[in-house]
Amino acid sequence: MQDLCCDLDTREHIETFIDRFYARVLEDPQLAPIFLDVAQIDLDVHLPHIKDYWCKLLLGEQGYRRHTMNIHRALHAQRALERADFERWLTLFHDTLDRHYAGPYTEKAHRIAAAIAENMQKTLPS
Ligand code: HEM
Repeated sequence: MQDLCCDLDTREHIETFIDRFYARVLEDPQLAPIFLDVAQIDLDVHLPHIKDYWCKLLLGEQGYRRHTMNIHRALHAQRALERADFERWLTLFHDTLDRHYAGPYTEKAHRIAAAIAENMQKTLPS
C-alpha cells in the first residue's frame, strides 16, 4: 500500500511523517500501552518534541535540546523496553517511511533510527 509523497526535506514533511508514525504506534497493541498507560504522554507536548528532534537530526535545526537517553532510561525503569519492543518500533518506523517517503533524507532517517535504536538497547541496563 504505497502512497508516495516526497522526501523528508522540510519541517512540514517531517511533521506529517511523525503524525503518520504515531497514528500507527498509538494503535499498536504492543507499543500503545507503553506510551498511553506507562508514560501517559500528553500528545500536545510529546509530538512537538518528537518533531523538533527529527528536524534537528535531518535538517540540523537547533530546537531540540533534551536528553532523550535519560528519558528512555527512566521509562525503562518503569517498564523494561525489550528487544521485541525495539523491533516493533523500528518496523512501524521503516514501514511508515516506505509507504510515503523516498529520497536521501528518507534514507538518512532509516539509518539514524536503526542506529539509535541499536545504541539505546545496548545502553539500557538489562
Ligand atoms: C522500544 C522502542 C521505544 C519505545 C517503546 C519508546 C517510547 C517512548 C515514550 C513512551 C516516550 C515518552 C517518555 C516520556 O515523556 O516520559 C518516548 C520519548 C521519546 N522517544 Fe522513544 N521509544 C522508543 C524508541 C525510540 C527511538 C529508537 C528513538 C529515536 C530514534 C526515540 C526517540 C524519542 C524521543 C525524541 C522522545 C522525546 C523525548 C522528550 O520528551 O524530549 N524513541 N519514547
